[in-house]
Amino acid sequence: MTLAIDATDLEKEYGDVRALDGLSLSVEAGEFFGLLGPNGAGKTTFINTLVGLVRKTGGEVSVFGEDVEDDYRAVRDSIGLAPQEFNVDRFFPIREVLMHKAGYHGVSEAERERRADEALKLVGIYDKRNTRFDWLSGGMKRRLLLARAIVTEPDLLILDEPTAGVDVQLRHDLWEVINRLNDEGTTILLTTHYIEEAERLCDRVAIMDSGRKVTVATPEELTERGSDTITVELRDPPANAPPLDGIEAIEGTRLEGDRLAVRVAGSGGRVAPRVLNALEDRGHEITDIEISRTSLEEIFVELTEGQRGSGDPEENDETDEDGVTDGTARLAGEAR
Ligand SMILES: Nc1ncnc2c1ncn2[C@@H]1O[C@H](COP(=O)(O)OP(=O)(O)OP(=O)(O)O)[C@@H](O)[C@H]1O
Repeated sequence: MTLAIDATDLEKEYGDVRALDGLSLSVEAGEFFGLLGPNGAGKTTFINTLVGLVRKTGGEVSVFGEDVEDDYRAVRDSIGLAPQEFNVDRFFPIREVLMHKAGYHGVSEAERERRADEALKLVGIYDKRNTRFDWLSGGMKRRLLLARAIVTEPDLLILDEPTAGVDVQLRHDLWEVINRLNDEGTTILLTTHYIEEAERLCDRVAIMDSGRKVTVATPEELTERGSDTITVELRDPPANAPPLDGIEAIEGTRLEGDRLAVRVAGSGGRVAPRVLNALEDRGHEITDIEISRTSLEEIFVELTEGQRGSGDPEENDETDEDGVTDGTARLAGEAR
């Protein structure tokens, strides 16, 4: 089966900065794939390499079997990109913005209007179709970026932090639209800093750091890699944490007052009965029990610890037909 994205040893250097440092990654057609990583990990550079905004300095990358540089036109027509920045012609009514975009990608004149209306309806701003971009609210602007990305009916939809700074309701609306598109067969590549978003939406996620892939896994597999903590409340707590020998999954115990915290590898639910039995066998009376799972967020931090990107990227003047800039102005230590 043709891969939607196939990158091998991809490299991008900006002077001394290795934004992509031998990145190999594949995304299957139809997949909902998440790209996570701290600021400066190389996510936007990777996306920009796919859409031809950035020229790689090494390695190979293809989209649906077409090389991103040799077959630039075909690749660009198969991708819909919703970038982080609002890079839209501000003075045109948004319906025209969409029709212009469709026209640029070869959609016939008759078809453009239908596509523009359909996209505006799908993202819920059809009633604003004659409004110019800079009169829209921030949330509507986000919706428009999505509409513009889908107006060409792309096979690969790339969303670079589509829900950054939007309210909860809009986030859920956008998730619904994106999910529907994926159900209908569109491959999705999503970058996000909201771990919950990745957990909810993605089939698989890649965690990137310093231009490299740290790991690729399903969100469930990632959370399985963490440790769970079983906290047991004891009626008459001993002076020291009781030994729980023989239960291999246990990584450590800590007694604080009447609460014994037992950290275990993998699923706390599976180990808890043995912990309780062992405690009862030793004569302890248990008054309460609680199991907490390491969150994907904690695992993410662990995997990328100590490598937080900062820095002061130079401006880059590469732009595409949408006027997309290389997307670096937001990098330096920006918290999201
Ligand atoms: N045009 C550029 N000129 C110089 N350096 C750049 C340029 N674009 C990106 N970089 C550098 O490349 C590295 C990767 O940046 P990139 O924007 O790809 O990261 P990111 O993972 O998308 O970050 P964020 O989560 O903040 O969007 C950073 O060190 C950044 O400073």
